[in-house]
Amino acid sequence: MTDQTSCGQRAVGEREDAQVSRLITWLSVMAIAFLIGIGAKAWYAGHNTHAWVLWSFVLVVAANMAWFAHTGDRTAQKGGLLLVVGLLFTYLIASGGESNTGPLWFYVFPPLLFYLTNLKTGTAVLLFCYLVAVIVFQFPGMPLVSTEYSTDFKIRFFATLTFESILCFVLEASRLKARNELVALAETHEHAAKTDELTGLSNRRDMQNRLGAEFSRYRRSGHHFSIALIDLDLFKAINDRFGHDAGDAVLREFSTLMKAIIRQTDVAARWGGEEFLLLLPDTSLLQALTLAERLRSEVASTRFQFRGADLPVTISAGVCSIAKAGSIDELLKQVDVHLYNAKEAGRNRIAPRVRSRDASTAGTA
Ligand SMILES: Nc1nc2c(ncn2[C@@H]2O[C@H](COP(=O)(O)OP(=O)(O)OP(=O)(O)O)[C@@H](O)[C@H]2O)c(=O)[nH]1
Repeated sequence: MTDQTSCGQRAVGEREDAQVSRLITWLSVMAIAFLIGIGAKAWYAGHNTHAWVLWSFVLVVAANMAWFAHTGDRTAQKGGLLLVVGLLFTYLIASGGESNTGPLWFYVFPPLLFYLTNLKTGTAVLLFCYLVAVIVFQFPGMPLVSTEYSTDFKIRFFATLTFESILCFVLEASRLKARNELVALAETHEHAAKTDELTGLSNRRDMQNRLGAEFSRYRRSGHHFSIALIDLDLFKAINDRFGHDAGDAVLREFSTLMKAIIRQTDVAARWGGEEFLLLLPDTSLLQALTLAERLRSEVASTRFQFRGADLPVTISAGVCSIAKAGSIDELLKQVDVHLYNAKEAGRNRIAPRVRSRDASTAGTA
């Protein structure tokens, strides 16, 4: 579950990063259009220096876009835009913009900042900007500061900006909380849709998908794989004699034992009722038979108990390699036939019988 969870979160994170990146591109285009327009207005109003400063910001925004198009570096794209916006707003506060309305653009910053960064970074950057604004407001005679604001304006500016910042913080915090809850919920559902509730193994549907994926890999790269269809012997008798709970306990204990024996890359699924399917990537028929035999002998020698009673548990299994089948359907049909043969031969055995020396130690059918 942990692996699947982190996988899911990575996928969501990747999607969100791509979305934010697209938004930044659109914002950059909008910023360029606004800067050109407002610059032109300033030019016609006779504020030539102001116009040139705004137009030079156009070049910086465009350069940031070009850099992103060249490198694809989303962190640099985001950092670049925030830096440009921060510098632009500092300039607008220090210069007053047109008719001392420059600081009004600052209201764009808090929502943008919280959305593009996180709550901590956003708050830190905002506090820094506040500090810059306080210095500019308090020391109008400083170099590069070419305007002065009335006390009323300063008080209202800070009061409204603080209100907006707190609101943005709260909204972004609840957006993030809802988003995290939604991601967790989606992951729980995804996990449940792939997992057998009783044993915690993959369920039939998940295994079918994995078989399809493994078959594609085999067709692409020639990597062989094998499967083993395992059935608990005379399981009905266990249910009948010891009760359904005992049967459930056996299914769980067998699953745990199987998981301990197979490799991490192998997949175990509950195929249905008391039937299990093992998918063994990069495994030959002989290796698969050896594994199945190991599992059979481990089960036969394990003491399964339920409420003090010993339960007679053994397994039979059919094994097949993709090298002997042309499709997943054929593979499943063949493995089913082998399982049937193992049962017919007296149960507690593996089929097909292998006569090689490697497998002669195995109690095969
Ligand atoms: N306790 C329990 N029993 C289950 C579950 N799923 C299926 N079964 C039982 O498994 C039994 C399977 O019985 P059969 O198909 O006759 O097979 P068997 O008794 O194992 O006999 P062979 O397969 O021929 O060795 C049935 O009684 C089902 O009710 C489950 O989730 N829990």
